[in-house]
Order: sequence, then structure tokens, then C-alpha cells
Amino acid sequence: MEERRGSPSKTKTNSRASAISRRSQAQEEEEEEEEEEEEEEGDSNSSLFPDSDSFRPIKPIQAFVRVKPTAHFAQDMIKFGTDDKSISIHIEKDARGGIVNNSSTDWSFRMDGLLHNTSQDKVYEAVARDLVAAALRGYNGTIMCYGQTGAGKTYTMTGATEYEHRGIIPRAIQQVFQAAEESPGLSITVLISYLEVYNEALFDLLGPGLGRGSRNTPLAVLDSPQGVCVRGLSIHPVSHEKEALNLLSEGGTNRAIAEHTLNKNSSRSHCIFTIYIECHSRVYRNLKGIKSKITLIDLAGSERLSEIPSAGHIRKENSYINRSLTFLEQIILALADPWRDHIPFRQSKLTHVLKDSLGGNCNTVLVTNICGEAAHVEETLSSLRFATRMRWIMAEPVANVTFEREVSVKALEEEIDLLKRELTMKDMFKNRSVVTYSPLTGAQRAAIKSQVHKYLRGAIEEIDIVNIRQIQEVFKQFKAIISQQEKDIEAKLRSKYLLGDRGESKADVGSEVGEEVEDEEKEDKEKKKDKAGVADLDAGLVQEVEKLQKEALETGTSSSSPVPGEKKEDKKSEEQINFPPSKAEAFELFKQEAGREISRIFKENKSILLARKRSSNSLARRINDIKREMEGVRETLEGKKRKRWQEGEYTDEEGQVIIDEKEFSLILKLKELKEEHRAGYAELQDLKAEIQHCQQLVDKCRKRLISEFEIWYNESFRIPEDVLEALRPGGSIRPGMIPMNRVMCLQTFDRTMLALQKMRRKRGIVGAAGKNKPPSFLRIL
Ligand SMILES: Nc1ncnc2c1ncn2[C@@H]1O[C@H](COP(=O)(O)OP(=O)(O)OP(=O)(O)O)[C@@H](O)[C@H]1O
Repeated sequence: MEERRGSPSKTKTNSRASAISRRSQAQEEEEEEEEEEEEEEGDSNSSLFPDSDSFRPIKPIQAFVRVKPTAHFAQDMIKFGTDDKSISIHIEKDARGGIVNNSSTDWSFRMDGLLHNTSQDKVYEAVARDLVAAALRGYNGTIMCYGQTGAGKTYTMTGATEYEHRGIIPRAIQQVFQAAEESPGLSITVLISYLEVYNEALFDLLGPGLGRGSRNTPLAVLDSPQGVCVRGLSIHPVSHEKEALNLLSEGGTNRAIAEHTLNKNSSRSHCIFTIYIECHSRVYRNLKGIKSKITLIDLAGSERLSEIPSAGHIRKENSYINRSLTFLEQIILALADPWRDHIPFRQSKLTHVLKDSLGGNCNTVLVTNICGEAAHVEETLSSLRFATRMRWIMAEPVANVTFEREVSVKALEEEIDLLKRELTMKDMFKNRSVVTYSPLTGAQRAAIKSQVHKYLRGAIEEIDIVNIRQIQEVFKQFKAIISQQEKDIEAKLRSKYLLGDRGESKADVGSEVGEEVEDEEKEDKEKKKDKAGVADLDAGLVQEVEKLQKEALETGTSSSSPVPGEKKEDKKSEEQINFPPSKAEAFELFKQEAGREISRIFKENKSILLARKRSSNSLARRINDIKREMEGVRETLEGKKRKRWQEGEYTDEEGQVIIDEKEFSLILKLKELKEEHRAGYAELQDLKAEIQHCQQLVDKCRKRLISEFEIWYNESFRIPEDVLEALRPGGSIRPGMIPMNRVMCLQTFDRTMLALQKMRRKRGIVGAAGKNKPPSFLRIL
């Protein structure tokens, strides 16, 4: 099964489908404007390539028309547009003699360029230079000459013997070797092969023992993961331009030539000259490279050969040439159709060999050679149609970059080694001989650690920067010290407040409130709510511990430093603050004393809720039983009904079906059950609403209980006596309503006020005018 070349997946085919559309007449007209716009905008995709050129991803195959110079150019029939891109053909009805559809006499074609009276040099610039340059960057390229016999295909591809009339192949060879010379940092390997396809057989034009009689070399086209290759075809490495040109001329002389009435030198075979390029950096040897090939094809004459008088083996040749070109046309039509999955490349040797050279992921350019004489106008028309179809094919060039992991790793290792040596040399020049660029040893790490500790203690003023690895290690050591300090502080706080780790604290306090709110029926929903209540209490605790840790870190205290909020001068408060009971113990106490009333309400509400839930559950069970019973009765009735139908039904005079006693009682039973079910369901709905209401009350109570407890706990154990005193007069603010951090601010304020009062009493510190005048912020407070 042959695959669509250049379309590895269906998705890709579809994406191409959107980009590809047959060029309608309207599109052709629009194209001109688009091209102009593109020229103005510049190459928007050029950034995809290291150096921009005309080759961009997803674009149609380029087609040029080259007109062979003639003294008898049919000016009335062939006309060129001023843009050098459009060409129109006009054929008088009578003159056409019925060969072409006689309903129209004018055709218009649009190409990528018209090469009329154009020198070989200019042809190369227009057609090949960019393609060869792209090949040197890893993009495969194909140039194909198509046209009737004698139209100038070989002249375009190979050229004449005079240097200035040399064709595309010798110029491409020259460009490749010139690039190699101009890039001393690159190592470019060039290889050449020359293949001939003649009468559906393959011949190596550079193979040994050539000659028409000895053409029995068993060459075969093979598909491989790397692309198509011809088994047995000789591939010749060439290191100089001249060497490559010698091979070209050697192959040229071996090319199959047969006499023909149109042109005594006309070629009857398709010739494929391939330049293989392998390129990699000399500096970063083996790291990354490119591999590409330039396929240069000189096709056999495309004229309708059956009309040309010939005999014997010439007739056989004609049929093979006709067939292979017809298959080529079919391939081109298939490639241009985005919905075609199967491309029949293998139906001829020519198309099979060209499988990875037409469109797909390579740059492809067609040169259509035409004759300008009136006698050849029909062939010219046919060639132009072929060129138009070629332009429907879309190509998506991809660079062939080679990358070998193992050799690359080796090359990188070599590179690292070289750079290390270079650094060592530079250090030596700067008299820094102790620097090492290898990974740090255990002893070196220990030395850095002790240096960091010394620095923190103030034993040394600075840490000398030696290299990147050493700096990184210094930071690592700082990080380790900080995280150790964090752990110490946390451990200290936990032991101070008699807390286990966070998990334990959650369990302890959780069990307190959990016991209170535990649902006897242990319904999932209820459980979740209980946990949320526990989490509230626990989250407060955890937050508190975290806050204290943060404060400790901000003030720069070590694990042995006092916790902020401790007042050394106030012994009584210090005891209270430092040794409060655990929250679990305190909660018990709270429920018996200050929180007795709220705790009682909470319990009552909760027991009502549980009672409602129990009723709701038993009612739900009852409803389910009724439902099951109803289903049973329904099934029995269905069975009875079926049996009646099978045995035949009895009806009375009014036509009503007669049923037996049992069926009748079952119907009555079902009716009763339905009633009962409806009533139960309504009752359940009411109960649910009630439960929801009770649940809200319980939640509110729980929240209140916890918040009252928090207030009471802070008042009783957290806020120092003197602050409480300060807050009591007036009584408008309940201290427990103020977050702890605000309370601590008040404490600071209290101390500040005392200090200010002392200052006011000191002579000379406050001016006479300021005496007896309270500080301005007092009024604000
Ligand atoms: N642009 C041109 N300028 C000058 N001479 C040309 C040009 N094109 C073709 N010729 C001449 O026309 C003759 C036929 O050209 P050529 O052999 O290239 O045709 P062809 O298309 O390759 O024919 P075939 O299909 O038989 O190979 C040659 O003598 C060639 O030098």
C-alpha cells in the first residue's frame, strides 16, 4: 500500500486540504494582487529559516515557462503578459483542424515566471539558485524540465558545450562547491548519481560496462524509511567541481539517443541527475548536520508520439514514453487533490523514482519548455496545461537535520573539557591557580559550610567568591540553616503550647467538638459538617502557631529567643501567657462555666436535629418498602394481563373485559399503595425542610460556641492582665472581639504612653510650649 507522500497523517492531509484548492480563474486573477502585497510585506515566514529566501512552508510548486528562441515566433497565437507571468494562446477555429475542443479558441495561463529570450544565467537565477541554497540548508530540491521534443529541455538542464551556455546542472554543481569554499567552518560532502529511465527499465549512466547492449544492470526502486532509493545505482563522492562535471559529461555520452524525425538528437529517455549533500560543522563535529539532495530531471519529449510516424523499436519506445508521462500526469493530479489518500507512485518506474521528489517535503520547480512556432501550438497548449496542474500541488519543505545522540554527547563532553582547560589557563594568567571547575567534593562542601557558619556568627567579614559552583553551594548552606531554624521554632512553640504535630492537634481538638456534634447515625453529610466545625477550630490553632513562627522569624529570633508577646517585666502575665491550658482542656472548662448556656442550647438543638433525622430515615425506608411492594403488585398484574391475552379475553355486553377476583383485589391493593406512597413522600418533604432548618440552627450554634470559646480563651489565658485592665474601662469594646495582633498593638501603645508620660516629666525633653499639652495622636484615639 503506497502512502501519500508528504502527508504522514490524515490530519495533515486535512490541514493541507484547507490550504490547497484548485486554482480557479478567479484565484488566478487574485494571485497577482496577493503577490504584490507579499512583496510589500516581505517574507512573513522568513523567521522560520536561518536565512530567508523564497522557500516557505506550504506553498505551491513553482512552474516556469521557457520559450525556445525562433525566427518564426507565432505572435498572433502566443502572447505574453507584461508581468512576465501570464501567457495566452489564441488559435483560429479553422486553423486548429479539430484537434482541440472547437468551442473555444483562447486560453490563458499563469505561471511563476516566463523565460522568453532569457540567457542561461538568468534562467538559473530565476529557477535554481534559491533551491540550491535551500538544499545547502537541508531542504531537498527538485527541478524538472518538461516539454515536447526539441523544445530545449536538455539545453536548459545540461546546456551547451560553451561555458556561458552551460545549463542548470553544471551551475548547481558550481554553487554547491562555491558554498563549500566560502564556508570553511562547514564540512560539505557531495555525491553524484545519474540515472536513466528508458522503456520502463532503469540504467546507471555512471555504472560500469555501459552501452546499450549491456543495459541489464539489475537496478530496482525501493521504498525505505529514509525515502525512495534505487538499489544498485552507483553514487560517486566528488570533492571538486571538475570531478562532478566530468561525471555529468560521462553520463551524458551514455544517454540513450534514438533518431527521430523531429530532432536527430532528441532524447527518448528520462534522465535523473542527483546531487547528494551532507553537511556538518567542522567546529562542532558530529553534533548536528544536514542531509539533502537536489534532483535534476530531464524528461523525455512529451508530444503525442503515436502521431509521429515510427516503426519497430521506436514504436515501443513511444508507447513507454507516452505511458510514463501519462502516469506522471496522473500522479500530479492525485497530488494536487487534497482528499486523495492513495497516490499510485508505483505504476511506472519514473513515478516511483520521483516519489519523494515531487512536492511533499521538498522544494520543487518545473520548467516547461515550449516552441514558439505555430506548428507546435497544440503541443505548447498541452505543455502549459501540464504546468498549470503542477502548480496545484502544494509542498511543505522540511529541512533534513541529522542528529546523533551518542556522538553528540561525546562531542559536548569534548567541548566541556576544552572550555574547562581554557578557564584554567585564564585563571593561571590571573594568578588564580586554586580554582577548580569540577563538581565539588564532600570536603569542599564541608569547608563552604563552615565558612557560612563563621560568616553568620560574624567571625569573618566576607565570603570570597570563587566560582559559580561555590556560590551555589553557599546559597544551599544558607537555605539549610534557615529551614533548620524554622523547624526549631515550630518544635519549641509546639512544646510550649503542649501541642503535638498538626495532625495530632487536629485529632485532639477534633475529638472535643467532634464528640459534641457526632451524629449517631453517622450520615456522610453530617460528618462533613462536623469536620468543617472541627477544621474551623483547628485552623485557628494552626494559624496561630504559624503567625507566632512568622513573628519569630521577622524579629530574627533564633529558637532560643523569647516569643513575641512575652513581657519580661510583668511576671504574672508572663506565667499566664507562657503556660495556658491546651485548647482541648480549656474547651471542657468553658462548657462547664462561661459557655454553659450556649453549650446547652447547642446540645438541645442537636438532639432535635438527630431525632428529625431518625424519623426521616425510617420514613424513607418505609417509602422504599412501599415502592418495592408496588413494583411486585405491578409485575403480578402484568403477568395476569399477559396470561389473559394468551388465553383469550372475556367481555360483557358493554364490551368491558372481565377479570377474576384476585386480579381485582390486586388492582385495589396497588391503588392503596399508591396513596400511601404519595402521603409518605409528602411527609418526607416536610421533614426534610424541617431538618434543613434545624441544621442551620445547629451550625449557627456551633459557630457561636466556638467563637465564644475563642474569646473566652484569649481573655482568660492570652491577653496579659495589664492589657485587659486597659481595655476594661468604658467597656464598649470586648477584648475578645479584637484580633490578637490588634491586642498586641494596644499593648505596645500602652507601653508607648507610659514612656511618653515619663519623657514629659523629664526636664528639657519637652519644650515649655509643649508642656501640659497631650500628644496630638491622643485625641485621635
Ligand atoms: N533557449 C535556447 N537557446 C538556444 N538554443 C536552444 C535553446 N533551447 C533549445 N535550443 C537548441 O535546440 C535544440 C534542441 O534542444 P534540446 O535538445 O535541449 O531539446 P529537448 O527538449 O531536450 O529535446 P529532447 O526531448 O529530444 O531531449 C538544441 O540544439 C539546443 O541547443
